[in-house]
Amino acid sequence: MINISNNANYKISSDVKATVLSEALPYIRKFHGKTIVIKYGGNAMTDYHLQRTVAHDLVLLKLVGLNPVVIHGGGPQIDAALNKVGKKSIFVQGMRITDSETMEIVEWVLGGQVQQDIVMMINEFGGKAVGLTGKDGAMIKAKKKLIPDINNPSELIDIGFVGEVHSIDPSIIIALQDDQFIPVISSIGYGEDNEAYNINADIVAGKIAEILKAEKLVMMTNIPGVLDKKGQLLRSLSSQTIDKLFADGTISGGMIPKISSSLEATRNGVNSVHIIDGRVPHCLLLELLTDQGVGTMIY
Ligand SMILES: Nc1ncnc2c1ncn2[C@@H]1O[C@H](COP(=O)(O)OP(=O)(O)O)[C@@H](O)[C@H]1O
Ligand SMILES: CC(=O)N[C@@H](CCC(=O)OP(=O)(O)O)C(=O)O
Repeated sequence: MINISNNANYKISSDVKATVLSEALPYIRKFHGKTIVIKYGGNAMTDYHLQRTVAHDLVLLKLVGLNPVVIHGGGPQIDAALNKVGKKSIFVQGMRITDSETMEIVEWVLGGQVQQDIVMMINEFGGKAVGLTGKDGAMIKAKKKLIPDINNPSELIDIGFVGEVHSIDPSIIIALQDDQFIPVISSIGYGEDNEAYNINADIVAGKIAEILKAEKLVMMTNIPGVLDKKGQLLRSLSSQTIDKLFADGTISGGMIPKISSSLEATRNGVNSVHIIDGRVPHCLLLELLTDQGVGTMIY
């Protein structure tokens, strides 16, 4: 196994480079024509140079015959926009309380700057990216998500325009994939009366991976993977272990929707789910095209 450090300035010799390149061949063959859903979390997007390596790697994956579909978040970017207008960000079990003014800002951030930056970087590297929200092509139909009250589980809490996925029409994604485009999708859905819903991007990524029967779902975040109580990386997690980690509070906050969606995706036909550290340069290539896994695998 090749040890590539978490440092953008690492130097590698030419024989190591050749080994890495030749290692890629069986993976390219295995994943050729397969859909890979990539959840690009807002916390993994904060460094400009890293964002460029992600865009570069997406273009490379597409060129060697894989079908990447990007679902992006933007939690920290929404926090910053809310902060500018004097609004606080409050989360309940990893979900943002979303009143109508917050919803407007969520749409403005996710469907605007965050998405356009990803699209333009992919295009810059010679790819053809198309930005969409769940409203485009009537893709993501949402319904209101009610959250169980931890202190009183029979009670459900209403946290505003927060949605769960009611149904997904993947036809626009499939049409774009067939035309060599890379879809870049934000986690906004539309409701019964066309009202917009804010959906956690992990949930959308899991559901899209299920409906597309993706080979893999890769969740890029800002942590090496799922950690135990001592901060040690858990390389692989089965559903039984996950139940324990939920019960003893090891999994909390933003990791809750990530793990729940990952688990559901594996139960519904997605071959494997990986939670990886988006701060590692070229983490997508390492995860998909080399023997070196870079995070936690859920099975
Ligand atoms: N057991 C755990 N292992 C790793 N991270 C955890 C765990 N429990 C909670 N977390 C938190 O979940 C965060 C990742 O979720 P989130 O902030 O929503 O990321 P993203 O924006 O990438 O979706 C981590 O930065 C960490 O603070
Ligand atoms: C309901 C809810 O919490 N929605 C998320 C949507 C963005 C998201 O999921 O972004 P990350 O992937 O960067 O966390 C939010 O408002 O922050």
